[in-house]
Amino acid sequence: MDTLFPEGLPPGTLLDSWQIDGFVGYGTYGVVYRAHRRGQAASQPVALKLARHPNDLRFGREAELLTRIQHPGVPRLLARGVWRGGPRRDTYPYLVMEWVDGLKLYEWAQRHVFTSREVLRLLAQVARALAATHANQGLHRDVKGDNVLVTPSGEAFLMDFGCGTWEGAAPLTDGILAPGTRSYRSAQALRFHWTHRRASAPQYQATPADDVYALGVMAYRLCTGTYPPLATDPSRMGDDGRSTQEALVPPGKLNPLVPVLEALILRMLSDKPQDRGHAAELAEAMEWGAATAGPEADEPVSLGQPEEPGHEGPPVVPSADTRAPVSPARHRDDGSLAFLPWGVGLLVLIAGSVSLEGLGPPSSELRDGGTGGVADAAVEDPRVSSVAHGSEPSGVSLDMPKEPLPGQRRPPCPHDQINIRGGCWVEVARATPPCGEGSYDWKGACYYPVSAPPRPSTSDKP
Ligand SMILES: Nc1ncnc2c1ncn2[C@@H]1O[C@H](COP(=O)(O)OP(=O)(O)OP(=O)(O)O)[C@@H](O)[C@H]1O
Repeated sequence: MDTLFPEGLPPGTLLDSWQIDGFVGYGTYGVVYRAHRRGQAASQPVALKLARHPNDLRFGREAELLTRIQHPGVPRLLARGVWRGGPRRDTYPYLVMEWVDGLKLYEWAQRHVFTSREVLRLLAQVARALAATHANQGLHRDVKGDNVLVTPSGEAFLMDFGCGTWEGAAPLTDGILAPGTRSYRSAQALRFHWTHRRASAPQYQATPADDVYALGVMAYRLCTGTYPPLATDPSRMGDDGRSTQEALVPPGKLNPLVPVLEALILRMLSDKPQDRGHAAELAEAMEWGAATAGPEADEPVSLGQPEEPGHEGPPVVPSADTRAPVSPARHRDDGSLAFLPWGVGLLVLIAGSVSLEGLGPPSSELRDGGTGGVADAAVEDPRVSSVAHGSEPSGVSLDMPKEPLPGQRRPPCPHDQINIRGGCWVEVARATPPCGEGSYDWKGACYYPVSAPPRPSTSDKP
């Protein structure tokens, strides 16, 4: 009998009363399918997010947060359950959520001519969703462009609460920092990480101000096409091996923005957490700005040559013995992608089989890259097998490699997968080239590589 893996459920598969229509995408922890309620094919589609790792406690976290928040800018949780599968018939939790028909924020930005007013409105919606999260004693902890979907009518949804937590919840990981995405880490989090990098003990306690900082990074990148320099601590200069420190270029210098928008972005990026403001007051200020800014707010925000949107890298957990010091992010033209050998830059590293460590250039070169997701990808929680997304931008087709990628499943491929050039692949439902997001173009369709079956677990922790 064929063994199905969470990433390879074919259309028609039933999980309790939910029937899968097709594969949507996957991240570090979850694979998302479009689905519908059994026997109601014409009903509203739903997003079914299935854990990639057995018994993943993050799913309980995400469910709890989604239940608490209940906000129009956050997908509603409709159901949850477990799926039994894989070679050992493991238990994989899943969540069923409201389907959000939208584009990831930077992809939306690439496809639209947008204005400062629209940015203010979009940011206000995300800030409102964050405010609702914080009002329920929750934290998102992975606010970034990849986790915001924008619908055709301009509604922004804050997605993916899998890294989230709430006051009093026990930590699920024991790294110094909780999962998150490096370019979006706040100054105080990086400082803490640096200070305690050799200690076994304390864990950084994130606060709403970390989410607000990440919102500022997202806004900066949306408006300028580039990340702000990684937040650093000037007092540590020289102590941590950094020889230069990039100054934050005000976003309005890179692109014409209305002053209220620029001021709010700079405020969210303040070094001191208390200077950033709360999500609710920022939302109010953004709404006020959108409502009152003059006609210049309707000028297109032209990005010239923005960084290509791409997956920003999975959230990772820096470990206590992280080898590379915190160093400034590079600008988009720093050629960081040039460090990536073809096989690392383009592949989707496969769960449980391969880590970026040990492949290609020194990992610090990869880790601190500021473009589209290389950052942090090499620093990971050893207990959590990873899928590190390639940094290849969306919208660019990747040609099918001539041989299987490292860690890719080899034939015989299960019936829902296809053998192409000696590797097993899953077709991305309804996608046509350019494929983007680490999927590959083959004869007019898009494919994701399938991971080799996991090795026997050495840990029962998620
Ligand atoms: N409710 C939804 N409606 C539509 N698409 C969704 C929904 N939830 C997730 N997706 C899409 O599914 C894909 C994978 O989802 P997601 O990023 O949440 O997985 P993940 O494992 O949590 O990722 P990460 O690596 O950030 O932890 C993304 O393209 C995302 O936009």
